Amino acid sequence: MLRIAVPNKGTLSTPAAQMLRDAGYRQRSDPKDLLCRDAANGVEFFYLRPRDIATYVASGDLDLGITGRDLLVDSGAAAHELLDLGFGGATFRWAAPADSLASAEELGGRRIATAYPGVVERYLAEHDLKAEVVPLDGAVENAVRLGVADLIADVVETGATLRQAGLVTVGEPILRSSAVLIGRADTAEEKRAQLMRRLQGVMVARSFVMLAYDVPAELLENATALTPGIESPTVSPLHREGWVAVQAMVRRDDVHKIMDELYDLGARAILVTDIANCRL
Ligand SMILES: Nc1ncnc2c1ncn2[C@@H]1O[C@H](COP(=O)(O)OP(=O)(O)OP(=O)(O)O)[C@@H](O)[C@H]1O
Ligand SMILES: O=P(O)(O)OC[C@H]1O[C@H](OP(=O)(O)OP(=O)(O)O)[C@H](O)[C@@H]1O
Ligand SMILES: [Mg+2]
Repeated sequence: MLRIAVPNKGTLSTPAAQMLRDAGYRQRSDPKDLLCRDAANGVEFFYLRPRDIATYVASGDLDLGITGRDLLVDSGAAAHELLDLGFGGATFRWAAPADSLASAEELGGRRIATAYPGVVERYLAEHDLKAEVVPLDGAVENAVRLGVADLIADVVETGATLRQAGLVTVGEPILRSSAVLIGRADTAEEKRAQLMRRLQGVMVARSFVMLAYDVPAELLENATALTPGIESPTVSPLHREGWVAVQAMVRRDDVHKIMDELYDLGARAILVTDIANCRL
């Protein structure tokens, strides 16, 4: 059985379980369950703190895991990123009271509060800076006003928590994180192949839609230039003389603009449908 770690709580937990469900795997029905066996697919899911997942994967006790890139880096564990899963996006950044720090080059000698000491220590070492790291468990934004630190390094998604705490970001993001599938360098290819193909299928299905339309045959070249599809668009005859039907996958983000352009060109009966899943 393939043994896979999934976040049991926190920001990544629900979207990770949903992605696995969309990929055809059984998931726990009770959020307190710590194990779910999917016998039909030969997989066991272990629900763990996302912060601990890289440790279990690196040790070989679990084959694969879903966690955040920032948590993987912070752990220092010998696990590798196999696939960016396209959810749980956030930046990891320095933040300080306005006007207290002009750039990250001024970090030296300061007190830095963070729940990610591994990421911060690594940055300091790489940039040849010496600073005091104040490790905290959470609510790190409070550390500056409470006087235990001069600045923080923390996850920033919307920036609302920073603003409330009267902090502003300093410099460029330390790293850009998102949920990732992790494994070991020696995880057998055949063990990861099915899961990775299925997860990639879910990601493609989420970012593309299927577009179908009818168009006069003489406009086909112009129309398919707008909708080239992945391999090539499907073109079928229509009962109506001189018209053809076209089907092609298009990026979800572009679909409205493409529909406008197709309509202006002379295409009609333009229909968009969601793709539930796919293998390309
Ligand atoms: N708005 C966000 N807040 C916190 N973590 C986020 C956010 N958006 C994405 N993430 C990612 O989620 C992971 C952190 O998850 P974790 O469960 O450890 O903390 P959490 O979601 O803040 O939950 P909690 O603090 O309730 O334990 C990191 O990879 C982080 O980059
Ligand atoms: O940029 P934002 O959209 O405001 O999100 C980022 C904030 O959300 C998380 O805090 P969480 O609520 O998980 O509390 P914690 O610090 O105790 O983990 C994270 O640690 C930041 O504080
Ligand atoms: Mg948190």
